[in-house]
Amino acid sequence: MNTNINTQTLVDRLTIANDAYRAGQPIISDSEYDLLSEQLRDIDPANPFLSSVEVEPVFSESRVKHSTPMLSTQKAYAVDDVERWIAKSVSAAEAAGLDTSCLEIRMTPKLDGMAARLSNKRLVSRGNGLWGSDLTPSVQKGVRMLHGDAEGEITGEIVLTKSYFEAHLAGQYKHPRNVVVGAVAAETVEPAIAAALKAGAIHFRPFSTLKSLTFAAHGGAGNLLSNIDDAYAELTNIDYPTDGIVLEFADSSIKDLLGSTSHHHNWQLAKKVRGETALARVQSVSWQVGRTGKVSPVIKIEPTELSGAVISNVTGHHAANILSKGIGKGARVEIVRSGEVIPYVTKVVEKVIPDVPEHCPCCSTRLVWNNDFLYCPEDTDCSARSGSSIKHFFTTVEHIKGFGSSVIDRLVSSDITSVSTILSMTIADFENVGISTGIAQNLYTSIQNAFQTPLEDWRLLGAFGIHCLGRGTSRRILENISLEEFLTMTESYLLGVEGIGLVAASSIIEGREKNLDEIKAVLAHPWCLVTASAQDDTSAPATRTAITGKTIVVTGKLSHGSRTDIHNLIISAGGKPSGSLSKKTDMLVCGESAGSKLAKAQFLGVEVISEDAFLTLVRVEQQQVLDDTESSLSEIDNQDDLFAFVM
Ligand SMILES: NC(=O)c1ccc[n+]([C@@H]2O[C@H](COP(=O)([O-])OP(=O)(O)OC[C@H]3O[C@@H](n4cnc5c(N)ncnc54)[C@H](O)[C@@H]3O)[C@@H](O)[C@H]2O)c1
Ligand SMILES: [Zn+2]
Repeated sequence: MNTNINTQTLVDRLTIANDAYRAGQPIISDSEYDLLSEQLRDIDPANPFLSSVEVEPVFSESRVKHSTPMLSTQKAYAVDDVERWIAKSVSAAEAAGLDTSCLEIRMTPKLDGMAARLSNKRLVSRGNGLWGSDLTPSVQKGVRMLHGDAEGEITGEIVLTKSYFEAHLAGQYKHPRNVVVGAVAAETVEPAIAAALKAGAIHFRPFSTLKSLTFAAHGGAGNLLSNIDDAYAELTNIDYPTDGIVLEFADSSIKDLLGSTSHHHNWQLAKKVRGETALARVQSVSWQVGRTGKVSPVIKIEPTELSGAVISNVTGHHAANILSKGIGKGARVEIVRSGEVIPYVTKVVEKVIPDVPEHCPCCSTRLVWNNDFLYCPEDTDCSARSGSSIKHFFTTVEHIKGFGSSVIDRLVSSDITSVSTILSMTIADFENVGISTGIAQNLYTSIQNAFQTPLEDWRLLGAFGIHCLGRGTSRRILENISLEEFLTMTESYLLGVEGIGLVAASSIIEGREKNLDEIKAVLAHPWCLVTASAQDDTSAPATRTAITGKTIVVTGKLSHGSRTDIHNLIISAGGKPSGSLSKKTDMLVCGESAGSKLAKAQFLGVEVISEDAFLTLVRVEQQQVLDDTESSLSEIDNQDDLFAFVM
């Protein structure tokens, strides 16, 4: 396992490279970028960087919230992987009782430009998936809109034609995508790009208008798979740059069933072309235990150069793959890398008798099989499993620093295996497990500071590592219910949440029940939580109120709602809730029996206001806002909740 520092360095490099790429000025090649993401996936597969859409820069001051998230795609390079995706989806459909006999998969070319959506006559970039930049001015600049008479919301790609690029711009720009970014993002468009716009060579091309091929998914899937290379060649033979083809289930009931993650739709898959291959000798196969107990193989090969990078680790996918392909020390394998997948084995040239562990490499418990995977069983105290889930928690919550692999190993080896216990530890407790005083102090301070810092409730929920409950899904679930309600919510509520199908719903309920005591124990800590919907509002165009930009602390027993409610209200009205009182605090809101904070605020000269007076202040402000401009209503999402609470 690499250290936390390496993980952070990788995330930093990826972030910088992604920002440059999305701004149309890549500083490294796609293959170098993909290698960095492979490395990150290898050492920290649960890293939040990998679980959400890569963020685009803000291209305009006007930001627009997407009605449904704009996501990336999951990728497959090998036909085997496409086959597995189809088989898995079809069997999920069968298990849910859907008629799978006529399921169809539609394939379209995967355009390599900039994703955008036409919504309410505004052209909007993908942005961070939830919010995008308003690109409508680029239509006036000359982007040709190819949506015809289509109405409603239309998703597509802004692309430059290959023929124009090759004839006029190839000497000046490395990729047509960089021209597209230059066309929509810059206020002053460079002359060569202005000429491309004038020539009508930059298009907004809806995906629904692309050439497509449809194949049966069930039974006839063999037909699809054996024709996929021809389909690929046919679909990508168009006058736009492409980087693959997109396969998706056509039927809406299977789409609903399969749902989405915060990164991609499970019913959609991008098939990309394979990169360069090389032969390598296997040095060993090592086994890593993940937070669900899954024991996964990593194939160590002799360092081998491939597409300009030196590769020494290759994914082994799962234990069944190692067994069926005969991979082990001394085997000779062909590896491939391309796009953003971890290098993997395409074929085994010289097989050996593989050696798959019978016992957990960490806790020595006898492993169990579940389909193709080996697991360390759930009822054991496996430190690798606990360590991985603790790490996932702190990586997801983000603002508690210091919990890298060495600290976590130390805690787990001292039998401290739950996050709720760690959150309660004192400096002495940390020292007692052999952590040095300086680090112990930092860990303790970081936890206490975190309790004073606003934290989105969906981030906290996503941190528990429940299967199918990442940050994106948590956010959607908590848009309409509170974290407390999550604890008792039913499967039928989940089925009404966008992107959650039957499989995810039952997995989330199962995960919640298994972890209920731990979830309650973590929630019992004094977090400064804000809700999903209030968080959205902070990104909305700000309307100034008396508390805009002010740091506000709330103390005492509240009579008009919970602490989270009032934090949300502060955020909705443009303020910043905080748990700690200092000279920098602008206002202290006091409920009943306010104690030491009230005295301290008076000492520091911080403005003190009662809960009732504060609610009146915000209500008057909000009413003025309404009187001033009716349109602001539609921009502040959460008005109904806001007024329900205030009045
Ligand atoms: N060189 C660098 O520094 C750098 C930095 C960041 C990313 N990248 C590259 O970008 C990749 C990730 O980008 P991404 O998140 O946009 O993922 P992606 O390349 O998988 O593209 C997903 C997008 O494809 C679009 N799309 C195109 N044609 C489509 C069709 N026919 N149907 C449906 N959707 C279609 C969708 O809008 C979706 O948002 C990386 O793997 C890497 O290769 C490179
Ligand atoms: Zn174990």
